Amino acid sequence: MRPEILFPLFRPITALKGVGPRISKLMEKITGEHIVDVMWHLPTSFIDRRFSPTIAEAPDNTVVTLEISVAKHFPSRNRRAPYKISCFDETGPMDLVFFNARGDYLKKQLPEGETRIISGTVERFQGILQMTHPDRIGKIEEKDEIQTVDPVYALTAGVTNKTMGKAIRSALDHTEELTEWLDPAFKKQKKWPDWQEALTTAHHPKEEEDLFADSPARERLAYDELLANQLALALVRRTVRRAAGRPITGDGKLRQEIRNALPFDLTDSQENSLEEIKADMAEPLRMLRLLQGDVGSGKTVVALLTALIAIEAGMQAVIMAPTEILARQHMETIEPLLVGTPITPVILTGRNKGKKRTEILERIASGEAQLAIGTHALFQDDVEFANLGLAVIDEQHRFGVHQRLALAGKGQHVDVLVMTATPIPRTLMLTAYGDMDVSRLTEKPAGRKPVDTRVMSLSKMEEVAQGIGRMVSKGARIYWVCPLVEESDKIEIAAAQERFEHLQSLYGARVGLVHGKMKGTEKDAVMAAFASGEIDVLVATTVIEVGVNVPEATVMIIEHAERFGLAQLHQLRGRIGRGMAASTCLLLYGAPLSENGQARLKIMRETEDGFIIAEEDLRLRGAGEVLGTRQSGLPEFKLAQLPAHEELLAAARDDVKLILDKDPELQSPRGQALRTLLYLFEEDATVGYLRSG
Ligand SMILES: Nc1ncnc2c1ncn2[C@@H]1O[C@H](COP(=O)(O)OP(=O)(O)OP(=O)(O)O)[C@@H](O)[C@H]1O
Repeated sequence: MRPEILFPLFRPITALKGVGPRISKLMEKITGEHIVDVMWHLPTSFIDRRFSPTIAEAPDNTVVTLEISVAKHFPSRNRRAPYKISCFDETGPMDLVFFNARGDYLKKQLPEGETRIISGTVERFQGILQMTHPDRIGKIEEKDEIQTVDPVYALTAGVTNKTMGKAIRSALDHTEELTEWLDPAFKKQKKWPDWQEALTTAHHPKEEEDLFADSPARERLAYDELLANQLALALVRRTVRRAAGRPITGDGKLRQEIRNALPFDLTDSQENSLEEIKADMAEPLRMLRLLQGDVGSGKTVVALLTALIAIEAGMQAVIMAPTEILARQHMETIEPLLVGTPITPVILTGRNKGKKRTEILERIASGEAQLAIGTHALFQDDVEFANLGLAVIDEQHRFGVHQRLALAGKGQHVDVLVMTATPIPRTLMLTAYGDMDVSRLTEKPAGRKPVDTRVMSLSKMEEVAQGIGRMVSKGARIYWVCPLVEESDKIEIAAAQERFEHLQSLYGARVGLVHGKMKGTEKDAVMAAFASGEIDVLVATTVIEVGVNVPEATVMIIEHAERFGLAQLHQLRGRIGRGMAASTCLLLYGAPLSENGQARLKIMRETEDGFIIAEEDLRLRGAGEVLGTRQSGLPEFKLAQLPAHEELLAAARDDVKLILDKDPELQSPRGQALRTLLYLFEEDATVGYLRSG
């Protein structure tokens, strides 16, 4: 249970000043729903109101705080004309200008004959100093309050900076002094403030430097967050590893049979990865290994051979894919390979209902099905295994840490192999997986030719549409990817439908369409038709992004390529260049491309190495956006900024190692403080993995 001292921080934001039910709904969207979330919402810039010149000295286009006497009000003559108030000080006159103003309100705020403090941006208009809509107006005694530095926050429609600032100030009143969780020597060496002070300082930037990622306050807070992240991952990992495993070794016969049936030799990386996996499984500990392989590097075969190790040892194995299409594709690849062996695989997805589902569940529960392939339907409570030994989880980044544990919990001693095609930069890898054992497929199968990637304006679309005719008549198979429309699935699908109809008018029945809102069976039928060559042109939304394998496809056209993330483009392009034939990818961009957009498409043209692309993506966009963090299941940080805080991440990882070596159950005073830290960053579940948690 969360320590009492943190209760105030986890109250809903409606407890804050100025945050009613309406504002809280709006604010929640960017901050989160708890007071602590609002505290994490750090300013992005500030307005310095400390400069207080005379009217004559005030420079154009600057923010100033002035002491003025109000001379006379000139109400607007019509709705479009402004309301003006003439003012002065001992150095000269100035005008205050208001549009759509309420005269009675202004008369109260700025009564004629009185002295007032105003703050805002000034400019000269026909020689007269002028301030349009002062940001602040107050009495002389309020000068100190006005003449300060205002933090500026990221906002959302309906929430002003003033409201946000007030809510945050009120949130900061809820902070308590918490027992320090940082190592005192480390903290001293870094010259970092206490937690509470760091928060206060971070919200009161006075100079440009205070906003930098390397300011002491921001570094400290980022480190806290990264430390919580690394500690939580280490606890998850330890829990999984600790659960007694079983040594799993097979006689290798089935594996040999399948290898003989394969039309190719394994690459060295595939061989090495299998050796590493075999060694892990043979140990009495549980395996928790990540198999990382770039697009098209041949992970599926490794998954199958890994499953066979468990099956040879008389156990069951599951291979879990993130989508229905991929689960079916795995089944279609694997089933024919198993013909002639005693293994009967079953497939279980969300589509199996009623009697059919019951039948499949029975076969899994009895152990008759040695291999189950499926989607997260395999997670469900009523799925019971006779003797599950291994779970291979494909495209893991779509599942969260906790889901991963749920599957591992299906069998007491299940070994877990996680497969990811997303070349996650090392930095992000650490935040998502911590120190997980990793095998890498570093090479592509022999004989693959590089994809010829070209960048072209969307204005050439019609020529492209006509041009593919020649390719189609030569038997090429083509993916046509329609633009990503973030705001609306509907528009996205409508665009795909339109493109489909257009291409169909050119090439008739050889064109197919697949999108996310289609029924599963319809999707399968279209994919199967494309795989078999019944159709040659497949118009698609990004549903084909991950994992789809049609080695005969050699051409890909991507509309509005600039709207996609680099990692996503890489995934998409990875659908071609999977066989021996040469492939071409056309990236069509909508004009005009920003500088950043140009740089990104250039990278796509220059390299096919997913790791380089991912690193560049991280550099150009920042961690939050790489892979579209939200859907990817990678952690989203509120305070830490990657790659700026990369070194802190490494330090946090090392720190966690030392901490858990010395105090594995977090019992010492520092250990107790670290538990608080875990709660603070809502890693409540992982505290449960501690003895007396
Ligand atoms: N050693 C190999 N030699 C030749 N071809 C191979 C080899 N290993 C796998 N392949 C073939 O390469 C293609 C891609 O393999 P697979 O579908 O497993 O890729 P993947 O790693 O899952 O990639 P992605 O993440 O892009 O889906 C398949 O057609 C597969 O049969």
